[in-house]
Amino acid sequence: MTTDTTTQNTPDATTPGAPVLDARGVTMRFGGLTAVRNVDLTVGSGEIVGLIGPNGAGKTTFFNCLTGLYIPTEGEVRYQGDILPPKSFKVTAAGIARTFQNIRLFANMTVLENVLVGRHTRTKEGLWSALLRGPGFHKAEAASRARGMELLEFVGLTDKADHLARNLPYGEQRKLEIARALASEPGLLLLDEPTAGMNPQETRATEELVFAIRDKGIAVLVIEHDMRFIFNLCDRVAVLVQGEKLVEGDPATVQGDERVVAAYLGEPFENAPGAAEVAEVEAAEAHADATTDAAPGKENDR
Ligand SMILES: Nc1ncnc2c1ncn2[C@@H]1O[C@H](COP(=O)(O)OP(=O)(O)OP(=O)(O)O)[C@@H](O)[C@H]1O
Repeated sequence: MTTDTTTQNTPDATTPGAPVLDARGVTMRFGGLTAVRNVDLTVGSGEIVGLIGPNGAGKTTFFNCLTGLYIPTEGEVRYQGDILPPKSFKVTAAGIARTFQNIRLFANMTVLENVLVGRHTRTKEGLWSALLRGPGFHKAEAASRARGMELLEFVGLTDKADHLARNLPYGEQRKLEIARALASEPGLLLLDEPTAGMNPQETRATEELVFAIRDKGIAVLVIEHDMRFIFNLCDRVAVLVQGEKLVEGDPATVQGDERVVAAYLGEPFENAPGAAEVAEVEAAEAHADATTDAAPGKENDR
């Protein structure tokens, strides 16, 4: 994969629908195992896109390829037209933030301190300023704390700012992870199973939170196993099966696609028919039905 940060003549990423994320031909191999194979995916500005698929389908691996944790074996990923740098902190600085499937908070730091950690890519005060604690440092620190409190208010954790992260209930820890990700002021937020382990009320609140994030102009790509959550939330859904993108479309199209149901029930992907083959089989069946119906003496067979 190319790792230079080069600028392409792409549409203005602030235009509604302009690609914020453009992943092309992403393949990730671990030795003999191809976890992600030739996946294309775009996320437009103002969009919420869902990534679903059975366990082991390659969703998290694909996320890791988007965030610099893995360098794809093949393919390239562009954020606002620029090829992503190969280090996760540079990807965050470029404008992509993420949460993790397994919550990764600093358990013994306060809620506010966790958010402030998320701001480090956006603070310009250097080491000397921090050590000398000059006026520039204090000003920057006050601004960071103010922004941190704003984000806690946004996710509904204002009154927990001074609590230790480890003392928060599970649902609030997930909210804090989102606040920390937002602290890097991203243009694209990647959420890996944000409702895992939540009760229905918490899931509903998370749905509202993701809409509010989108309304702030941040594009969202979300992995989730909760189908109701995904189909309520997303403008577009892509389905990964055995590392390959099987189907992509609006929620109604994806929900109604028999291949998606089959994939979740465990039918092997290699044998899954393509759309053209399905159409051909359906046409042949319709023709056979018409012929049978027309045959004398067959009316009462069904
Ligand atoms: N670092 C790694 N080394 C080797 N194999 C890996 C590595 N990471 C993932 N895999 C394998 O790649 C495949 C895809 O895993 P991945 O975690 O991306 O799937 P997933 O769709 O996120 O699954 P889940 O929904 O269960 O989280 C699996 O077979 C997994 O065992």
